[in-house]
This record gives sequence, C-alpha cells and structure tokens, in this order.
Amino acid sequence: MPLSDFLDGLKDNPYFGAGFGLVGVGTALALARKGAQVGMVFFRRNYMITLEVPSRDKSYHWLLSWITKHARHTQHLSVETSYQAHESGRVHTQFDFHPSPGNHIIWYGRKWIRVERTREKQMVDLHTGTPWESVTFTALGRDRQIFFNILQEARELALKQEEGRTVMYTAMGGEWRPFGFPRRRRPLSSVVLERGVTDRIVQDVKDFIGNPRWYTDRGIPYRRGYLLYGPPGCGKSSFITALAGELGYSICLMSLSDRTLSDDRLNHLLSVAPQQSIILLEDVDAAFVNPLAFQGMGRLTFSGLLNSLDGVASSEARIVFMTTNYIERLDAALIRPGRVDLKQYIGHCSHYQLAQMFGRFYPETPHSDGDRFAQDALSVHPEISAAQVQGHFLLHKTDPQGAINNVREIKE
Ligand SMILES: Nc1ncnc2c1ncn2[C@@H]1O[C@H](COP(=O)(O)OP(=O)(O)OP(=O)(O)O)[C@@H](O)[C@H]1O
Repeated sequence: MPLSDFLDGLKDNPYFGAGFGLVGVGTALALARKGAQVGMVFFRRNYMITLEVPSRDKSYHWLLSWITKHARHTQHLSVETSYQAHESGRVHTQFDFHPSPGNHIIWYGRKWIRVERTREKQMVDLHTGTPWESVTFTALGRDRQIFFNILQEARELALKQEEGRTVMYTAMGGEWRPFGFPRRRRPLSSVVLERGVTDRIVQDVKDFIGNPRWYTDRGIPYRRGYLLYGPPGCGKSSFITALAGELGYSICLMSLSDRTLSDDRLNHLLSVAPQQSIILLEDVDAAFVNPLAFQGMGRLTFSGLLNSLDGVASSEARIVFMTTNYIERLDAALIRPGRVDLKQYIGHCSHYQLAQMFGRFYPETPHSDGDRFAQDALSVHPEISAAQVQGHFLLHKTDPQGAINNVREIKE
C-alpha cells in the first residue's frame, strides 16, 4: 500500500485520531507552561529587582523592625523572646514581635513590595548556631534606589529607637546581638552609692576615655578594668547601667558561667565587641571558684580568660567591668592591676545613702525625716541593701511616715 493511503487510513481511524488530539493538547500545554516560565524569568530579569539580606548582615535586625512597622496589618507574627537569668536570681524577659517567615506585601514609595522571610530548617548559621534566615525584597521596576531608601530608613528607625537609650548586647555564638529593646537611660543620680563613690568611678572612666594619647604615647594598651564587689542588691548592675547611659555607651553583657564559652570564643567576642560599649562580666566568681576546678566546666580555662582580658585592646577605649558578690573567691591574678585597675566595694546602705534614698523617694519631706528614717532603719537592721529599702518604699508609696514607722518590716 502506498504511504499516502496508509496515512489516510490512520486519519479515518477514530482511536488514533483522538490520541493524536490528546498529544497535541498536552504538547501545547507543556509549551505554554514553558513559555510562561521563560516569560516570567525574562520579566523578573528585566522588570523586577530583588534584594536579599541574610540574617548575618548588620542591617537584618533593623530591617525586621522596619518590616514590622510597615506590615502593620500582617496577622502572621513570630515572637523573639529574650530571656536571661542571673546568678542572683534576677530574670530579664522581653518579647519582640516580628513578621513570621513567609510572604508579606508592603506598600512603600508608591510601589507594592513583596517581602519574603525565609528560614532554612536544614541550614544553621555556624556563627550563631541559629537557623539560617534571610529576607528578600522584590519590587517592580529597575530602580535600585528604593532599596537604598528602605535600608536607610530602617537604619534611622533603629538609631532613633536607641537615642537617649542604652542598648544591651548579649553573646550569641561568635557575635553580639541586641537584647530586647534599648532601655531608657537610667540617670546616675537614681543610683545612690556611698558618698563620693559615684564621682570617683565616673571621673576615672571619663579621664580614661578622654586621654587616648596618654596610653598610645606610653605604649600601654588602651583599656581599663573595673571590679565592683559586695553583697547582692546594693546597686552594682544598676550603677553600671546608669554609667553607660551617662557616657552614651552600650553594654555587652556576658556570663562566664555559660558552659558553651570556650577560650577562643571569649577571645573572639571581646575583640569584636561593638564600639563605645562597656563589657560587663557579671558574677565572675561563679565560673572561677578555684582555678583548677573549672577545667572540667566547658572549655573556658582560667588562663584563657586572663589572655582574653589582656588581649582586649583597640584604638577605641575598651572598658571592662566585672562584678562579684565574693571578692575573696577570686584569684589574685584576675584582679591584679592591668586587668582590674579600679576596685570598688559597693556595700550595704550607710546612713548617708538611706537619707538620700528617702529624700529622692519622698521629695516633699524635710531633711530631718530622711535622717530619722536612716537612724531608725540602721538601729534595727545594720546590714540592709538598697534593693530592700526600695521594696519598702514601694510598699509605702505615698506614706513617708508609714515608711519611717514601719522600718522593722523592711527585711520582711
Ligand atoms: N544604690 C542603689 N540606689 C538605688 N537603687 C538601688 C541601689 N542598689 C540597688 N538598687 C535597686 O535594687 C535592684 C537590684 O539592684 P542591682 O541589680 O543593681 O544590685 P546588684 O548589686 O547588682 O545585685 P547582684 O549582686 O545581685 O547582681 C534594682 O532595682 C535597683 O534599682
């Protein structure tokens, strides 16, 4: 049979005709899909711009706050809880809301912008030990300026939040992360220490910050160490927070009893601490009861700590504050000059402090009331902490006479 007759025969076959039609439709669909994909890629390449910001980038956290502000109506949030328990039993908790992973649409600069926050379950950022994250901004058009504007605005927003505030950083893996929202600066006058103590330390720190040349001319590392010691609740941490506020510095808070801390990590953290910050090592005795004992605890060694402290040097003023309730437990090598240049005992309230605190809390009362309160309180409780006194005042918020008459109850 000639070929043309054979093909005519196939055409007339109803089964074959239907199959041919299906194949045709399938092919057309596949082609259309491919075409759409290619078209989309072409469109993306030529008419859309994207910006990816990985979580390791400095602007990542600024941008999350920016997105929170602009995606105000988003119903999909994730929470970032900052929690810190101190040896003394104090606990800080803070909840920050951010847009959850997924897509968010934002109207900005007369454009719709798609913001995609992704979190990789399989990938971990080795620096911080947290899941790898990124945000990607996609906008129509080819003008990158919009991304510059967003970054700029996010930075300004973050700086504004920090204005007049003290930023607290905490160590996350190998880097410092802001912990909670920046706090309102605490005025130095709100922490009442023994007469002359505040001035002594503030003067010393200001002299240090103001005289970098003195150090460089003599080839001395530009750093200064402070140790505040004494019973709990007497104002060590509060004073350091207020001092940071006074200087316009932030605080990098670290606990040496953190078991994941190694010599290398400590060294690294101290060398990458943000500029203009006070490094605060709280409860230093907790990790170093005895230099031999902690070799089994984590991988931080006593000599590692000493090396890290000695290595802390930069052209920026580097200030390290340590606090402890038990100075007698500290190894002499840790607190020798060069590592600790100024030691200050912050003790139980003196007559002077009690009268001052009374006057600050009840400003409308005469001096003599403050004196009477101080005298009565000390006669009943010779060793009393400022935290206890503050608690007592809070019980008698609007009743100064009640605070005086009930001094016996203070410790309860
Ligand atoms: N000298 C002080 N003047 C005013 N308030 C104080 C003073 N000392 C403590 N307080 C108040 O008591 C609370 C606890 O104080 P803070 O944490 O500063 O004590 P601390 O000495 O650092 O204690 P710890 O040794 O337990 O860390 C804070 O709320 C603080 O406001």
